[in-house]
Amino acid sequence: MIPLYSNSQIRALDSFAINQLQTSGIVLMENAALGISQAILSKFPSVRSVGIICGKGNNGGDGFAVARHLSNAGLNVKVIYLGDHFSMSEDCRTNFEICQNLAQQRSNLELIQFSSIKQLKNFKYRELIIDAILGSGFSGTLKEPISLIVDELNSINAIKVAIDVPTGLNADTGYGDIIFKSDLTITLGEFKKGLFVCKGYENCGEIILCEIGVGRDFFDSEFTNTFLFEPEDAYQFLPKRGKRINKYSAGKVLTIAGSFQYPGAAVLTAGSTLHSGTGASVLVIPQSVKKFIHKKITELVVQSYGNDDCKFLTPEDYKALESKIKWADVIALGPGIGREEQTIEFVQKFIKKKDFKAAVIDADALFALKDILSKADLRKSILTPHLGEFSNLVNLPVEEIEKNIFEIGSEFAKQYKTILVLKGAPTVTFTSIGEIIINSSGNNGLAKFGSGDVLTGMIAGFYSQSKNLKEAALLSVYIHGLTADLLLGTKTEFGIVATDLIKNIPSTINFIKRSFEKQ
Ligand SMILES: NC(=O)C1=CN([C@@H]2O[C@H](COP(=O)(O)OP(=O)(O)OC[C@H]3O[C@@H](n4cnc5c(N)ncnc54)[C@H](O)[C@@H]3O)[C@@H](O)[C@H]2O)[C@@H](O)CC1
Ligand SMILES: [K+]
Repeated sequence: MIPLYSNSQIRALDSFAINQLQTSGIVLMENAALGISQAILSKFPSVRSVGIICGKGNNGGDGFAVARHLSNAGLNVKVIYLGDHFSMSEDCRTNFEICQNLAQQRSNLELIQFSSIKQLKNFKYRELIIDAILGSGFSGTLKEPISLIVDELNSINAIKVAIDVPTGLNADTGYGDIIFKSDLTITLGEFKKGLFVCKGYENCGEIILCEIGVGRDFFDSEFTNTFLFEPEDAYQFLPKRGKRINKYSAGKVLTIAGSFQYPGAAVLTAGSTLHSGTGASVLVIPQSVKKFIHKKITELVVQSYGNDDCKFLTPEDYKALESKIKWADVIALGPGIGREEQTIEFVQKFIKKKDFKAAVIDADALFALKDILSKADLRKSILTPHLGEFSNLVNLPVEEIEKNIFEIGSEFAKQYKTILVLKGAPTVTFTSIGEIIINSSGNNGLAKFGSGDVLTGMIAGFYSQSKNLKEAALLSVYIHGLTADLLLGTKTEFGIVATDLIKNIPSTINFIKRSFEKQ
């Protein structure tokens, strides 16, 4: 997993370099600018005209230094700068002055002091625009004129590159209101956690790291609880299947999903358990939908509860399911069970009785959990809400959660000693000991009915084999997303549906194995 850091840790690197290593700030800035320029030149070799907009702080200083290097490389560079000589930070001013002196001698470098939004028309025909307005020093909300400038820059059709952090994004929280929308973010020193979630995920484009010339020693001993999941982690978390396993030792899953109204959810959830390697998968559904299910998947053992009129779960059905609940290694509970009052009572009874060894609690079961949350023992559970379901569970508006996703998610998982898989773009998993793991696969083709049901089945399926809650959750989220990514080539994000995901879980596992297994 790739460690991700906070703004204050990056600032600590700064002062480590300056105070302990006695590297001056201007040297760090120069190293950063060289790395940024080289990255731009190698990624966009055909670009000839560049517009750079520089703020007054050190992010702006980086911008002036990059302007110099790109001009040295023969590109035509126009800089619009926001500060004046007196308001700039010291290192920003130094690079501004060098740039100003150079501009007097060169025709391919021009500096314009910002005075009106209209000046941005100078950037209309630039092939590439670099945002060096604000970086890690940004806090609060963007003030005018910067908010207006960012809006205007976002409307220009050019390649966009952000230095360190797109202006307007809080690199600690991943939130912001008006944010520079970049295709490439070249971040300095280390990866910052806010780049990878919520608005960061939406606005950063590709994210690459640029070293500032002081090596990695500082971060080797720096603690973080936040990580980005990598393909290697998926390979490592794949359950090990011994040569002598049988259908029971290869995992027993009981799926309690579906109802007369939503029978498809049962098929998707239980079907996903099978395709993830579970040995014995049993699905329980109301008697009235049994025929429908049997036609869909032959490998499933399907048990029904209630009589022919039974359309949804009730607390009375618990008795009939009790032995199976105790038998299974894990229960996949919730997709499509509906929100009838009696179904809610069933779920509450299920959670209170604690007869299960482990459970993946999703969808309508999360809705039912809300009223008993404070008393629920969720230590052997994985909760898989999307942002809307989580908002209902914790009684906070979605926007509030997005503003503080790391803190709110982490507090919840720690308080209930549970695994929280907060589904979104991207999905973030929180563990009971405070780890935060951001997923790195998936695309918007997953934003469809049924894809959550598939994930629930996969988590139960992988857990039944590995018996490791955290690994099963992370592996499933990653494979779920990667399956959608691998389907992009043929189906596009418009055409991917939940059954495609189920069918392709095995080829995604194969893809991961082939990528890492020794030939
Ligand atoms: N961390 C490091 O090791 C290095 C950092 N460098 C650069 O230094 C940057 C950080 O520099 P600074 O600390 O000077 O900060 P920034 O340059 O990111 O921003 C500082 C400016 O932002 C303004 N500002 C803050 N909040 C605002 C808001 N809501 N609306 C409008 N203006 C606002 C402040 O008034 C100040 O003028 C990094 O992002 C990076 O680009 C590099 O020079 C190289 C080394
Ligand atoms: K920036």
